[in-house]
Amino acid sequence: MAASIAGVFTDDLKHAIESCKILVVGAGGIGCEILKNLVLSGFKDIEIIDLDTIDVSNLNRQFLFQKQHVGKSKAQVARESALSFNPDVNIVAHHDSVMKPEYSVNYFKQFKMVLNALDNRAARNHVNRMCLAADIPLIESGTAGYDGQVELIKKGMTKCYECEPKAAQKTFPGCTIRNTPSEPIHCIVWGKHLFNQLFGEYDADNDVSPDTEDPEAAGSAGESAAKGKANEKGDIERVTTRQWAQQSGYDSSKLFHKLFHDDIDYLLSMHNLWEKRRKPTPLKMDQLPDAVAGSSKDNPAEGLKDQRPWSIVECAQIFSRSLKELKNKFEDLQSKNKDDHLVWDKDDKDAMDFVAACANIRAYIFGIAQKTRFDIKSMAGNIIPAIATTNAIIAGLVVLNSFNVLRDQLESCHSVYCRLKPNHRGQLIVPERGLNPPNEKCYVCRDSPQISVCVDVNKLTVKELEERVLKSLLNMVQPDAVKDSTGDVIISSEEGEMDGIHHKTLAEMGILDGSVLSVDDFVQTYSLKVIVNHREAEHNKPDIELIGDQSKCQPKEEGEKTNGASGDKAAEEEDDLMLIDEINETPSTSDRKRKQDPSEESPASKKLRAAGAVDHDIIVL
Ligand SMILES: Nc1ncnc2c1ncn2[C@@H]1O[C@H](COP(=O)(O)OP(=O)(O)OP(=O)(O)O)[C@@H](O)[C@H]1O
Ligand SMILES: [Zn+2]
Repeated sequence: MAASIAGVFTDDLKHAIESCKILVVGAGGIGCEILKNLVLSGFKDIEIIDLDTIDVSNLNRQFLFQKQHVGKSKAQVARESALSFNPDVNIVAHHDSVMKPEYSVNYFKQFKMVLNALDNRAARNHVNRMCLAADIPLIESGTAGYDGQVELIKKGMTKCYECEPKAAQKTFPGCTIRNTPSEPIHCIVWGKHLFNQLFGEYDADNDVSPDTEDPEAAGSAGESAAKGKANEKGDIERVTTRQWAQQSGYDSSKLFHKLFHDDIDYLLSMHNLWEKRRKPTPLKMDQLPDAVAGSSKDNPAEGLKDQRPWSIVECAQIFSRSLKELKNKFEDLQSKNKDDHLVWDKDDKDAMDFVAACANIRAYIFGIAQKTRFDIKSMAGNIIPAIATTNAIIAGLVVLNSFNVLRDQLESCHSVYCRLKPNHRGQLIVPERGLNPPNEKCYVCRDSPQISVCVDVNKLTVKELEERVLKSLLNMVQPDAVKDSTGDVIISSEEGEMDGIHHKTLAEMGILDGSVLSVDDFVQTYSLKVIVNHREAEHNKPDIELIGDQSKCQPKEEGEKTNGASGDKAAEEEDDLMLIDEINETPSTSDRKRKQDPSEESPASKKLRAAGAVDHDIIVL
């Protein structure tokens, strides 16, 4: 079936549709719908990019995918399925992350516009910055259950994705998770932390054993830490939970006894904690209750397998079985690379079973309501169930807005919100009255001067960039440079901080053709975007050349400096929907620049944070 748009659109629009090149980022719930709409609307030149492969859980709403496609690249399969609607289209599919350096500003510049169909903030921030730097329109979209939103982002005309700070993810104090849980979510977070302690990336902040420094328990704890044991000299030897588990061969009975009996006993010894709270009950593996709250054992609750409550006996069995499977997977990984580890994934059966079983056993111990595996999955994965209809409505609105862009009627691209309940005018789909102008203080899109620098990225070192380009040619005194797409600090004005990378070439630092650097000189109140253009070194050409209006590259007058409205702090959080009412959580420009307090985040952790962006946990302790 080949679609025909003859007679549907005006000739001008038909021509614009047929001659433009367009990029779709993300081939998930919204992306599949957008791609289908594009090919049926007559677009002829499309690129689509998605880093993921198809999971069985995608099939209920991502209609370009079928059972036989599970495990294959989303972008590739989306392309093949869309071509079956209209074979007369050039679709290039990339099975890749849009955040890779090869998708540079120059790559973005080839498109008339970009349509985002992403599910996380890091990637959205990245595409936002790329489209601003390339000065092309971006249609941003997101859904969360019945809610959805579409908005146009165009440099100098509208708010950018980062003009308004985003809400921080909910966090819980460590002592609530480790000592005094009172809600199911506290036990679920504990279960996820336990998974990471045993099999994941080690994070000292995600300890699961009793917190002896809990101020509420001050003075009431016993002498020895639960996981410490006295050596011959009588000192307490502390071992990590992973070491402990490894030393005991991941024996499920021993681990159960430690986690759900001994640690709980230890918590009971912190008397102050239980003066006004219900005391937890330590459990022994051979004396577990076999009843399920609210249903008889012979007549288990109706419903899907995932929605059937588990008894504590069942939880213990699932704990043992999943522990064994995870241990095998973990040891297998480590035999190939001892630094490798498991990554918690709600769609991994054993990882999900483990967390659900642990969370429910802990909930039982603390007298907290237990949850089904289904509920725990949505809480642990921070999932609001996706609704195919909302995705379809939003994708339709995205493509309608793309027509406005093609007609050069950007002012008609009003943001649109899709809601569960009608507003006072009876509308479920609510357009805004006009465009939202940019936030003048936005660190990302405010009009900082921009200059291109032609260099050989394989030859120029970071030190040369600092000395010869920023200081010598651009008259900076103490520059800080951050790579826009990732937030990685490349040059720091703080002495000694980046010494290790001075000798590295730009390419080694992931700065390739089209990379954008945000450069700030705190001493002079002087900010600049530097776009790197790669040019192979040649004998008869200078090895560094600036292109652009250098007269605009000047320090600001006193008092002119603006504070950033945005930063990278929340970059890795999952963010299906762009929330409107959000709290100011992100640091100001000057916060990002000078870090006097040693407890503040180091560039290294900033780098990790920006580079990670994969695990969309609910909780950050
Ligand atoms: N950096 C990135 N580069 C390319 N694609 C990305 C990037 N980050 C996320 N995506 C893709 O964006 C899509 C978002 O789609 P969607 O929100 O439907 O998520 P999903 O992963 O398919 O579903 P769910 O998260 O509910 O299991 C996903 O296919 C995801 O792989
Ligand atoms: Zn902005």
